[in-house]
Amino acid sequence: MRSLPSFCRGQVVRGFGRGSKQLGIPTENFPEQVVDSLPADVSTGIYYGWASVGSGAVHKMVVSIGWNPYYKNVKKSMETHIIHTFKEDFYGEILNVAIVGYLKPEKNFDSLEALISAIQCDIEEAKIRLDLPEHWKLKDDKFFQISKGKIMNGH
Ligand SMILES: Cc1cc2nc3c(=O)[nH]c(=O)nc-3n(C[C@H](O)[C@H](O)[C@H](O)COP(=O)(O)O)c2cc1C
Ligand SMILES: Nc1ncnc2c1ncn2[C@@H]1O[C@H](COP(=O)(O)OP(=O)(O)O)[C@@H](O)[C@H]1O
Ligand SMILES: [Mg+2]
Repeated sequence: MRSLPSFCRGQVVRGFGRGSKQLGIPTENFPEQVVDSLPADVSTGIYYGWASVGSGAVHKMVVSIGWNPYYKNVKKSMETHIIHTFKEDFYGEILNVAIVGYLKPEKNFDSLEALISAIQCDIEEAKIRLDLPEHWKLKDDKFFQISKGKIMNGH
């Protein structure tokens, strides 16, 4: 995928409330305009990368882009699960995302348990891949520095 790494920012909006309640895996949903402005060659599927909320710390993440075949969503969504435990929700805040690599296509599943265990495998795989030096270095990309207000002489 030529557009990777791909960087985007947007406000965290409400989804269907299924992530935390049904799956135990909360996902920050982006507004439609952010999803629609993804590069054309960033196809639907499951990706991994780095993310921060506002000017906060940069964490590993997994992101799902598509129609959630298990739930048969009508609207395409982009949902980021940050691999970190937060004390609060952050609806309305700005989420900064660096999509670094592609994992696999979205799938349908026979049960909720099967969907949950697939997502947990994706999370474990993402953690391993992000430790590779070429991915690890993107954690310190200037994209995240800008979100911390540290723009230095335009570099
Ligand atoms: C890493 C990851 C992988 C996912 N894989 C699938 C998938 O293969 N099929 C699917 O239907 N949904 C998949 N999802 C999306 C979940 O179904 C979705 O996050 C959930 O429905 C929560 O939606 P909500 O934010 O609207 O509450 C995945 C989500 C994540 C974070
Ligand atoms: N580790 C995390 N990753 C993503 N979102 C988190 C995390 N911890 C807390 N949240 C909060 O949970 C919300 C998502 O929960 P979710 O059940 O998917 O609801 P929604 O359907 O409204 O997106 C996020 O918008 C965010 O405010
Ligand atoms: Mg969500």
